[in-house]
Amino acid sequence: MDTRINLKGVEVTAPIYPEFEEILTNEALDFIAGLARKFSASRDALLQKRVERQKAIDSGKLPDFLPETASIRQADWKIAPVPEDLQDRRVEITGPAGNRKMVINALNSGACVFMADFEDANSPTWENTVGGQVNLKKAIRREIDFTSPEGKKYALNEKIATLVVRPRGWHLDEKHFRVDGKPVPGGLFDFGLYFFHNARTLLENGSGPYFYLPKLESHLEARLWNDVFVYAQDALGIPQGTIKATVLIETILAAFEMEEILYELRNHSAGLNCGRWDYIFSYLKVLRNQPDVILPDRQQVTMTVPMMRAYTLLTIKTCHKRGVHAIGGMAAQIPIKNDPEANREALSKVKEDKEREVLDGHDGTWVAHPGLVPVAKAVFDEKMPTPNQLDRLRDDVEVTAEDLLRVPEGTITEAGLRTNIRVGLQYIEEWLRGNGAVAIDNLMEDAATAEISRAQVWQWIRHPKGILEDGRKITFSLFEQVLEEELSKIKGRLGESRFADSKYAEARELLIDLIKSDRFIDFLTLPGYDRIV
Ligand SMILES: CC(=O)SCCNC(=O)CCNC(=O)[C@H](O)C(C)(C)COP(=O)(O)OP(=O)(O)OC[C@H]1O[C@@H](n2cnc3c(N)ncnc32)[C@H](O)[C@@H]1OP(=O)(O)O
Ligand SMILES: O=CC(=O)O
Ligand SMILES: [Mg+2]
Repeated sequence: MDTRINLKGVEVTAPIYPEFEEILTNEALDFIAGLARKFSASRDALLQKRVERQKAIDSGKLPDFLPETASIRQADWKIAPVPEDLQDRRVEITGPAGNRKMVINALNSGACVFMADFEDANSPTWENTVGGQVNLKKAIRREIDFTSPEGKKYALNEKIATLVVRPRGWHLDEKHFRVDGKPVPGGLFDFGLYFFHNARTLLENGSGPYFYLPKLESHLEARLWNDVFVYAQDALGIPQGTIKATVLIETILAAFEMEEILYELRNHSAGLNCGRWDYIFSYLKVLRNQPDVILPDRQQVTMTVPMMRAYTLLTIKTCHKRGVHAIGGMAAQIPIKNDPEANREALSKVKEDKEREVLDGHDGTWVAHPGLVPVAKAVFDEKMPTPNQLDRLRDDVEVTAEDLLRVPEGTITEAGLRTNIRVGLQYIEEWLRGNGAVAIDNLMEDAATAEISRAQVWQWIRHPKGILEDGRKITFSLFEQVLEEELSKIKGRLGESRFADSKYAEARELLIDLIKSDRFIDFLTLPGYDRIV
C-alpha cells in the first residue's frame, strides 16, 4: 500500500511512479471510491443478469424486442442536441490511450475525432491504464510531447481532433485499486479519473467530457452509465447534460434495445456506433448453443451478410429517428508498406466499406490508422457535403428479429481454422506484453477481433456442424495439432532466443484454457488480466 494514499478503505496495490502522482491524487481517488461505493453493487447485479439471460437463451428463448418497453419505442422523443464539436464526425480515428506517440499522431491525423481507447485496443496493464490518463491530461492541456528512441520529436499541431474516451466495459475490474477490500469496476476507474481531472478544462477549452461506452448488453446497463453521469456532474458541480456518450452497439442483445439505450441516455447521448467486430463475437457467443447457429470462416462474415446489414441499417434508422448520429465501424485493412499493389487493394477495400456506410446513411466512420484518414474523408466529403445526414430517416428500412438473427452462410476451412489459431496466439502474446492493438497479416487485430477467432474454434469443436469443407470434424486434437504447427512456424521465424524471451508459452497456455473449458469464458481479457500486472 502506498503511504501517500490517505483514504479510509482505499488501497493502491501497484507502484505510483512520479508521473502517476498528478493522476492518483487523494482527491481523485476519493472521487473514484465514491463512484465505486455508489455503483459497484448495481454493476454486479447487471453482470448477474447477463448470466441469467444467457441461461434463458440456451434454453430456447431467443433474443427479441422487449414487450415491456414498446411504449418507449412508440413514443415521440428526441435526443438533446450535441455540442458543436460533435456535429461533424465524418472520420474518427481510434487507438490505445496508453501509447503516447499514437495519442499525438491520432490527434494530429486530420480526423474529426480521436477515440482514445481503454478497451479493445488497450492492454490494461497498470502502466497503460494510468499512463493513458497521464497522456490524455497532458494532451488536453497541450503539454504532451514525445521523443522516439531514434530521436524523432512529436508535438501537437495547432488544429487537433476532438477527444472522446472509451473506458473499459462493465465486465472488467481494475485490480490495482481496491475500495473496502474489493477491486473497482475498470470502467468507473477510467471514466472517473478522466472526468475528475479534465471535465472543467475541456469545458474551458470549448469542448467537453465525451465518451464512447463499449459492450453494453441492455438498456439497464445504459441506465447505470446515465446514473453515473448524473452523480459525477453533481459531484463536480458541472451542469447536467454536459457529458456526451456514444454507445457502441456491439452486442446482439443491445441491437434489440437500441431505442431504449438512447432513451436512457437522452440527456447525455451523442448517438450510437456500429462496433462490428464485437458484434460478430457477441452473435457467436450468445447463440453458440443454438443447433442452427454456426459461423463460417471469419473472413466470410462481412458487412454485407444479411444479419450485419440488418443491424447497421437499424442503427442508422434508430439514431436518425431520434435526431442523433449513427457512426460506422472499423474496416480491418491497414496500409501495407513495401508492396504497392497489396496496399492499393487494402485501401480500395477500406474505400468500398466507407462508401457503403455513407450511402446507407452513417454520419461518420472509424479508421484504425492515420494513413486511412484521407481515404475515409474523401468518401464522406464527396457523398456527405453536410456535417452529418441526420435528415436521412431511412423509413424504408424494416428490420425484424429474424433479420438480426439470420445465420450467415459459408464454409469452414482448414485455412480459416489455422488463421484463427495463429491470430489468437499472436494477439494474446502481444496483449500479455502490453500491446492491445496489433497488425497481423496486414490486418488490424484487437481484443474484439481476437475474441472472434478463439470463440469460433471453441464453437466449431463443440457444434455438430463444426466440420471442415473437406469433411473432417473439428476436434480438440485437431486444434492441438494446428496450434503446435503454428507455434513451431512462429518459433522458426523468431529464432530460439527471441522465442524464449517472448510470452508465447503463456499465450499458448491461455489459448488452450479458453478452448478447453466447456464453460464458455465470457471474455478472453478476464483470465488474461490475471496474467498481467
Ligand atoms: C474493434 C475495435 O474496437 S476497433 C478500435 C480499436 N482498435 C484500434 O484502435 C486499432 C488502432 N490501430 C493501431 O493500433 C495500429 O494502426 C496498428 C497496431 C494496427 C498498426 O500500427 P503500426 O504497426 O505502428 O502501423 P505503422 O507502422 O504503419 O504506423 C505508421 C505510423 O502511424 C502511427 N499510427 C498507426 N496507427 C495509429 C493510430 N491508430 N493512431 C495514431 N497513430 C497511429 C504509428 O504510430 C506510426 O507512427 P510514426 O510514423 O510516427 O512512427
Ligand atoms: O469496438 C469496436 C468493435 O468493432 O468491436
Ligand atoms: Mg468493440
